[in-house]
Amino acid sequence: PQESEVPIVSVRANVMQYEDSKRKWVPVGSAQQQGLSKVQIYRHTGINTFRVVGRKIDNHEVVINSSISKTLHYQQATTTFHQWRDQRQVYGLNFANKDDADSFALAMKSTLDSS
Ligand SMILES: CC(=O)N[C@@H](Cc1ccccc1Cl)C(=O)N1CCC[C@]12C=C[C@@H]1CC[C@@H](C(=O)N3CC[C@@H]4C=C[C@H]5CC[C@H](C(=O)O)N5C(=O)[C@H]43)N1C2=O
Repeated sequence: PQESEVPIVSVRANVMQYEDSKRKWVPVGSAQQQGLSKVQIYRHTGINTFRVVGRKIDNHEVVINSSISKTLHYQQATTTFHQWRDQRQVYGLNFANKDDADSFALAMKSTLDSS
């Protein structure tokens, strides 16, 4: 069967990473203006795996490409700022609005339930 990746959610957020050394969140990507990215969760139809992919709206730069493992801890720190960590780093999503935050969290939850 045709194996492909399909997006299960698409939202807008400012993608951030926590810099342990500086103990602060830094936006990911080169162009600093506005900083909004299109963030999607892709499902690989063949092997049922998931990953978060984010691209800057202005220059399509990939700012996040992280596999979702079933042991991932997803924290909704505020209504519009959610975060999680993997072996290497901590990611933060500063959503453009509450609706985007809610739909992303719902998709992430269904991903974790189905992993
Ligand atoms: C044990 C652990 O890793 N805990 C994590 C959160 C977490 C819990 C459970 C599962 C996964 C995660 Cl990432 C944690 O507390 N972290 C991860 C790195 C940064 C932080 C550790 C300490 C600081 C204290 C304040 C909080 C934080 O960073 N916040 C809270 C929500 C707030 C919202 C937005 C971002 C945007 C910029 C602003 C700021 O840093 O000025 N900011 C914050 O200050 C965010 N912090 C964190 O989120």
